Amino acid sequence: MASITHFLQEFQATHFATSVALGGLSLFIFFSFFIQRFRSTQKNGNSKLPPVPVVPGLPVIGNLLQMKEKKPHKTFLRWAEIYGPIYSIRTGASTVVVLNSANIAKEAMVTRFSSISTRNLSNAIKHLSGNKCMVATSDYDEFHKMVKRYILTDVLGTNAQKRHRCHRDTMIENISNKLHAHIKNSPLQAVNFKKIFEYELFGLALKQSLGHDVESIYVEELESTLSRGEIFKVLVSDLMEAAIEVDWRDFFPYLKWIPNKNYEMKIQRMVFERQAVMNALIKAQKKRIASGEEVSSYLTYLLSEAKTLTNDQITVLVWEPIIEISDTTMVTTEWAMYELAKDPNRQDLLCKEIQNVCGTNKMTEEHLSKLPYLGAVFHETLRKHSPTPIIPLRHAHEDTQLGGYYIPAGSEIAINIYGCNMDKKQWEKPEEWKPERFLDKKYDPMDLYKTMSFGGGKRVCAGSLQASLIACTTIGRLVQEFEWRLKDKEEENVDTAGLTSHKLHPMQAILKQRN
Ligand code: HEM
Repeated sequence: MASITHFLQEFQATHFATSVALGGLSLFIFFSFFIQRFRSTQKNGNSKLPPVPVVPGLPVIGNLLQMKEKKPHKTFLRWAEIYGPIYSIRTGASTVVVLNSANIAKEAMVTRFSSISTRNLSNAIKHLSGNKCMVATSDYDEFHKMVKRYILTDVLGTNAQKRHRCHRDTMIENISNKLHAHIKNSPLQAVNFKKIFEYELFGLALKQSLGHDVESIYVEELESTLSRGEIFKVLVSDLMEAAIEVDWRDFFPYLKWIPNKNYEMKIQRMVFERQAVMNALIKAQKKRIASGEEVSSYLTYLLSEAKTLTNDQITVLVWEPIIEISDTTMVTTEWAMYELAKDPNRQDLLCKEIQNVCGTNKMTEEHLSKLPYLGAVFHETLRKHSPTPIIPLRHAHEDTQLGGYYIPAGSEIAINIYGCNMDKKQWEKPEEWKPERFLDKKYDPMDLYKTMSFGGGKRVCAGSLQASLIACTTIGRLVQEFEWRLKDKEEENVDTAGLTSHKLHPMQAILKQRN
């Protein structure tokens, strides 16, 4: 949905061409549209609850033209100011109910979950996730419960995170060493923090999932040796981009018989390359296992425990934490460092807190529970820069209700996390980054879910513990060791891009070593 402009250009061209070629198609579209409208009015007539407020749009395409801006979460928040925290829009053939307040979002995720527990995936995500084979994209069924148990047991749960502690410690040391080396070699030059952090985070993800980090690998199906940068591109960045590729048929399922060749070939190529690289990495890990080398990894665990899974399912499941770890945690940590580099007073407050607790010792995960201001920095960053601004659409498979309104079966539900986190009724001056708001007594310092950023209910983020351990320890150590200042004009670079809230322009900061 994010690249609506791209979609609209494509839609206009394609729609025009098909209308001419197929003569009565437009009539058919209008006919289906009115039938759909008629049906929903009929159903709603049976309910005592009022229908949700509707954002007016155009026939057939609904509100698509009003979402030209590439950030639907911001458009949704603007509409919430006019139509209230819950309203409906039309994206082509679908009715999407948009939720912008924490209370109604929680009602959808917890109280009414049994009616809204499935997902209608976009064509791109359906292909990329091996048809709902990932934990995050599967419907809430037996398969989901099984694979969620696997990922929590071996990768993301409390015990698994204790086992993976050594990888996180190595990661922090590497980042710190690289930054010290940067200051030594080019003290006046700004550092691209994202580049260093992303590299190390990807290494950690590979170790947890496949036992080893790699510098390069020969990929048989591609007949070439891929560098680490190329592996990252195939496994993470290309696929994050592909996830927001718009197939106009997503909006008009009754037109799915019309081919969209370019789109299909692009997605198929990406899925093929991902499979090829994963095959090479899996083969290398199996070789290490066969040689008796003791390398624990998620792959090793799935091969021995998950006997009912196919090889293709195992590949997607092992790839899942790689892409999830490499992205949202990076986004959160970079925005936190940006905010601290921009705000020397708050950076100072954090540094003093760390000095008081750690003295001359390096800050580690053991100190986290004694550092409330650091926790507040993390939560305020999650709030203001919600890494997943909109939760992938859920689907009401039966009539239900939300916020006192009637929700007919078949509605898509968009939970606008950004809207919840910027809700003026809940947060004073939500546009300001003020960690102090989380020092209020009403918050339990150890509660990871102070904002809506990790979702909630049965589908709450499985990686919230890992994300908080990595982000908090990295932010704390980097403020303990360095003084951060934004490069000139960097303050204005607040634009985001992509499915998650990536900083469009990676932060450029000048560092000074602290004594
Ligand atoms: C700051 C970082 C992160 C944020 C803000 C975040 C956000 C979210 C959100 C909002 C959901 C709920 C989606 C829904 O309700 O449909 C989710 C689910 C999930 N997240 Fe995260 N996430 C983060 C880090 C991670 C990490 C590091 C992993 C590691 C693999 C991870 C793995 C998952 C999984 C497996 C699910 C699916 C859970 C389920 O469907 O039962 N996340 N995440």
